[in-house]
Amino acid sequence: MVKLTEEIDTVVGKTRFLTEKDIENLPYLQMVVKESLRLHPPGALLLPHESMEDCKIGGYDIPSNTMAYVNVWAIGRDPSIWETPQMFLPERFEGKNVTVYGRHFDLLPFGSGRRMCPGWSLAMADLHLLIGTFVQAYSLSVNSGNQSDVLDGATIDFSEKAGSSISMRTPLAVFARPRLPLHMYQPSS
Ligand code: HEM
Repeated sequence: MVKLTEEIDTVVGKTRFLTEKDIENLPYLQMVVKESLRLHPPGALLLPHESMEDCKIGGYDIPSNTMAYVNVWAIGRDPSIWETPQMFLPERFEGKNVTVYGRHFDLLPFGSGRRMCPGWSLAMADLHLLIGTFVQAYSLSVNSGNQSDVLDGATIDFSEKAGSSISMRTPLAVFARPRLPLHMYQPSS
């Protein structure tokens, strides 16, 4: 959180809100979004896919008309792919050209191929803007003190609840304090 806040303060400053144009200049924010989608993909399973003909995948014979479920949640936590997979570590993407757009099969939050999520670019713009603006605009803490402590993982339950989409088992409750000039929080007329 500290590193992300520093990046946004340096690149965007504190006198205007982050916009979509800033995203390309915020590499750490981009890594935070990728790491979030690796560890907490909103959907654990892709939509069911069916093989149209006999094929071989990873050494396994797949007959035609087989329904396949791809567990992207498990792929994102596979220790044979990711070092210390349980840790939230955006730096793991540093210098790596790994994208979430269906070309790298280790990271498939939007699926891949013809039936991949058609909303991925809207979703990615939203995720960067929402996370970036929230971090830029507020100091977060789990208690009412002034210290920004929300990254202290020991105090937050990050376990998940399965469903058609994944959510936090214990809803996150934090104190959010403005960290920008107060007039910026007024609705613009
Ligand atoms: C973080 C946000 C999102 C995630 C992680 C996500 C993920 C996915 C995944 C995994 C699939 C199935 C792909 C497959 O089985 O290969 C899918 C399908 C789909 N998504 Fe998204 N999605 C997101 C946001 C959106 C948005 C914003 C829209 C629309 C504006 C959207 C519209 C759709 C539609 C229509 C399909 C069905 C496509 C088809 O079956 O051909 N999604 N999405």
